[in-house]
Amino acid sequence: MSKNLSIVNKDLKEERDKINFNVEEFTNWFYGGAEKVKEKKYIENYFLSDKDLNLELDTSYLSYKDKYEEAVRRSIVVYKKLYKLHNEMGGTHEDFVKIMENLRFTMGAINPEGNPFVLHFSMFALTIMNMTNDEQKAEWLPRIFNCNILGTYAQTELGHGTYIQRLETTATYDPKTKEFTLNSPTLTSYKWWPGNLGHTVDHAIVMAQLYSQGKCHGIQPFIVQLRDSETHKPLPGIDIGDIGNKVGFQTVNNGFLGFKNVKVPYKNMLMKNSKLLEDGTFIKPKNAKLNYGTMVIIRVHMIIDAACRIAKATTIALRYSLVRRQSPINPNEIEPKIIEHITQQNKIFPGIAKAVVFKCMADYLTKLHLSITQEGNTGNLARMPELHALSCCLKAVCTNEDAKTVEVCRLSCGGHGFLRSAGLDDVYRNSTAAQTYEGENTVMLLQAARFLIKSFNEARNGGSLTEGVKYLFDFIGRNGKREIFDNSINGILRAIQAAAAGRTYIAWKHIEDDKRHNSIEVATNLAGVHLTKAAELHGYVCLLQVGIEEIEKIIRNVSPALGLVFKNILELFAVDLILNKIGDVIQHVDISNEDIEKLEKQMETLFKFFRTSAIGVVDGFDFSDPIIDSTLGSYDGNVYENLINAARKSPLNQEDVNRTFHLYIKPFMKSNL
Ligand SMILES: CC(C)(COP(=O)(O)OP(=O)(O)OC[C@H]1O[C@@H](n2cnc3c(N)ncnc32)[C@H](O)[C@@H]1OP(=O)(O)O)[C@@H](O)C(=O)NCCC(=O)NCCSC(=O)/C=C/CCCCCCCCCCCCC(=O)O
Ligand SMILES: Cc1cc2nc3c(=O)[nH]c(=O)nc-3n(C[C@H](O)[C@H](O)[C@H](O)COP(=O)(O)OP(=O)(O)OC[C@H]3O[C@@H](n4cnc5c(N)ncnc54)[C@H](O)[C@@H]3O)c2cc1C
Repeated sequence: MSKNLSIVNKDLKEERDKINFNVEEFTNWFYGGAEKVKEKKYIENYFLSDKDLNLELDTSYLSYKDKYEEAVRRSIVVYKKLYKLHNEMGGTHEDFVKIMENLRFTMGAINPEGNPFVLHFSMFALTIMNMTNDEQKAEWLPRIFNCNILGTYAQTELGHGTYIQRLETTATYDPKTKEFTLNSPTLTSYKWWPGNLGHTVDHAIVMAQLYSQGKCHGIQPFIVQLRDSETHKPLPGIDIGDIGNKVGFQTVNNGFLGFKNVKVPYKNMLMKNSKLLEDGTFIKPKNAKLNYGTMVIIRVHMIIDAACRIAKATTIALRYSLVRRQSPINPNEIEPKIIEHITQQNKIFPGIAKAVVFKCMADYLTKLHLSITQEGNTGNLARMPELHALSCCLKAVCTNEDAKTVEVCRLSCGGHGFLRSAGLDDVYRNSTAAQTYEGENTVMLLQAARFLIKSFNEARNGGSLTEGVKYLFDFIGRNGKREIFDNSINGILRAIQAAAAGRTYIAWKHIEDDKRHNSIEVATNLAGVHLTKAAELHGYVCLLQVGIEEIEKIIRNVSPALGLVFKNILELFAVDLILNKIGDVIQHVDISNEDIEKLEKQMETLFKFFRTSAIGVVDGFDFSDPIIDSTLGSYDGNVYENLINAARKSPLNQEDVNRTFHLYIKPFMKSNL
């Protein structure tokens, strides 16, 4: 960690002196090994130490246009260095991935309101890598990696983001000219939202309805040039621009795009999955949803982003809570660190546990994605629906928790948490954006619920179930009897499983009852609230189950002292979860008032133990000061000095008297109204 060289606040030092495990060992786990931590630090420092970035400039005070221009300038500094570093490292694809992985959060420090090139290196490159045939790869990939072209992923339209089957952009094939003609037949067919589209990129993957031989063949991806390579002027027939100010992501340059008779060559339809012969014959893919693959990859990546945002927010909230003193607990004693107020522990400690469990889930899901993708490459697509359901479910549950936790962290910092310099606003804006992009969270939960209902039917009919939903058998096997609660980690898991299965049953029954008077689709819509609750509970089952399995493995491989911290974290996650879901649990589990009181007491005991480890864990997340970028969360804990120094940098404080005094205020005051 690049620690601030200033003297550490004595309250924070006192906390660190009491840490009873090896923080570095935790950091090594969080980043996947000592070598990876070394790489991370090297890459972080390599970029952040560059004076050309001019990180002293607080871009939050700039205008919308200036922010964008500065973000582009900084990004180019970074990407030039990236290529230099890549060459120095050996220039392999693995080296590139390594740098990109480490750059994710470093880029957040450089462009706090978003990266105007993020889609080029993520969805655009990934789609070309995964949805093209060999010829197309050879044509496009070198140009993408050399940044000779810059691209984005243009799917969402003004009228449709969720229901992508009804996208309206058309691509009509003419076998005589061997060209597609792209059109936006209505206002609602305009592409709307794609990141980096407005003024940055010159190419896009465009999702459009393919028409050939007089028939529509559904949405297909096309690579389309949008702007001239020399002048960057929009090409003929392209209507393009920025969509304007947003809640966050101000420098991501989200754009709109309309087509009027834009010609695209035959070779630009991505042909790995669906194929179109030159004569216009359409050949269906093995599974129509293969064209949705990029979204699945990004949803998987979003779990680690959520874990890291929570880690960052809890680092800020905890460090601040260990130096801020307020409100004596005993009237005659000195004011305690605010963390001594148990409610403050309740705000922050479960969040830290979530960051750790989400990280376990991210690792698990990344491995699962890899293995299911490898199966897919051999033509076996059997597990695609399982991966789709799981990635939708966890994308929704983790980003919802993320936004909630970051907001609780802001509240836990009181008034100072509301300052931009506290560093929580950008984290929150990114969290809340993630609830919507890559599939709106309710819609994602409903997709997961489809899988749950199918699995429930399968279980009722004595069929086979995938590992993650086998608990549905237990529910059916109990034949209406309630699960008996036992207060162990596995007992809590069984209780959450019973709640998830019970809610799935309620949703299933709701649909079955309604089906008598309505179509299955209407009946499913009417059961929507139950379905989303079932999917959400299923997401928690997955998190706890994977958390238990992964943390048991970790405990076997780390020192006993760190093992105890992991055990504590897992229990914190589990007890917090069951207490938050107690209403659902009571419905399906035989749990008494005494059991609940015991759980509440257990939470207090867990807090007591975690009180000494917490600072070690957040230090172990290893966010350097430039990455944390917070007056309240810096390593040295000198929050008051940081706050006044940041305030002094306000543009309004660069002069004693602002001109509005003479222009407006003084005449107003002298006017006697
Ligand atoms: C899934 C839909 C909702 C529905 O699809 P549809 O075609 O209509 O299907 P249905 O007829 O309903 O049938 C559903 C059946 O299809 C199966 N299915 C669906 N999808 C898949 C799939 N992918 N794989 C397998 N099977 C699938 C499903 O199981 C059903 O089967 P069955 O009938 O039950 O058997 C779909 O329409 C959909 O997905 N909608 C959502 C649209 C969406 O997600 N759009 C995304 C647009 S792109 C976007 O949003 C990009 C955002 C920008 C991202 C920027 C990322 C970078 C940020 C990085 C920041 C990191 C730094 C961190 C720093 C910090 O944060 O601080
Ligand atoms: C910051 C940001 C970045 C983005 N970047 C990109 C990008 O790079 N490329 C791109 O193509 N797109 C991008 N998007 C678009 C994004 O993917 C969509 O906004 C998202 O998928 C939601 O779709 P929608 O806007 O149509 O919402 P809607 O579907 O209109 O949602 C509105 C409401 O309707 C509800 N609803 C809709 N359908 C259903 C249903 N079937 N059942 C129950 N409720 C339903 C939703 O739950 C929600 O409450 C971005 C969006 C944001 C916010």
